[in-house]
Amino acid sequence: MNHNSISEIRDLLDRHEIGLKKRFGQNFLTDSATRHRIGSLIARTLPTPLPGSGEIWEIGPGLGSLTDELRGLGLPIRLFEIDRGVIRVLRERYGDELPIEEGDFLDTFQGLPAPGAIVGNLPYHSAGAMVPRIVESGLAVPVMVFLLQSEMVDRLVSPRGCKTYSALSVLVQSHYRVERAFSVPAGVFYPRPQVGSAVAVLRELPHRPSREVTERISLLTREAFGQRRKTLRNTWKAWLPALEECGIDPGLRPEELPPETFRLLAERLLGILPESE
Ligand SMILES: C[S@@+](CC[C@H](N)C(=O)[O-])C[C@H]1O[C@@H](n2cnc3c(N)ncnc32)[C@H](O)[C@@H]1O
Repeated sequence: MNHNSISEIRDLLDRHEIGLKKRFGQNFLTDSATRHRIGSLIARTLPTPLPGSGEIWEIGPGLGSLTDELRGLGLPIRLFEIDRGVIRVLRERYGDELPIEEGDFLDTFQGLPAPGAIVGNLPYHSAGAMVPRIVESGLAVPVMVFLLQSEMVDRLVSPRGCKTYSALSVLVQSHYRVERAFSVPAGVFYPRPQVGSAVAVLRELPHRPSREVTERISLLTREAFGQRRKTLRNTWKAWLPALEECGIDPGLRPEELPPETFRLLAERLLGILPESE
């Protein structure tokens, strides 16, 4: 299929009686240069051999524009798609060649073995839930490459001290080195989104926190950034002795703490001592 042709996309949607659904963030990529750019970025970023199950997971394949790029890599691919009509199209196009997990990714990925990589042009409404859920699940995924709303990429890469530094920045940066690869203009999508987009690459850090520590980091960041103008002394009244033990100034605000300090505090609260002790 010609993914660049809006009339071909419309015909396909009509033939399968698929109405585009805003709630599923359906903005299809209609520019081959952008698809190749993302495809070659993924190819360059994947570790070889691909660890974990050796699969690449694609979230939200839609009509398969990025999937067709991924197939060129010659690696096993697993698709996660929620829209029943779109799933019919994918089955017609790929038959049994590519397994499809049908339903909401937030449910369907649970319990599967960790893949070698997760990629996708993510639905913008749900991406803010999907990325933290993957991190919190404890799945050790070495590489993730996502096309996202530009504003979400700003939060993912944000250094401390910026107004974009958030609970999401801390959680993700505790596990991944995050890089903004390139921006993607609204004109390469059908329908055209209201916002700018960008591609983010997430590479897993060595010594990622355990699942238990990750849960505690999430909790701490939600508390702290839920009232980001308050000092730590006021937000974490119950943890003042732990703050002191970790050498954290309680007069600071959460956006002044780097991800490592949230991790240190989480570990201290769980009774995990630093390796040097
Ligand atoms: C931005 S479109 C990307 C489509 C295609 N990959 C492309 O680039 O042209 C997002 C896709 O994610 C699917 N989707 C939305 N919410 C989802 C969810 N919770 N779980 C799985 N797929 C979802 C949509 O149906 C849609 O196909």
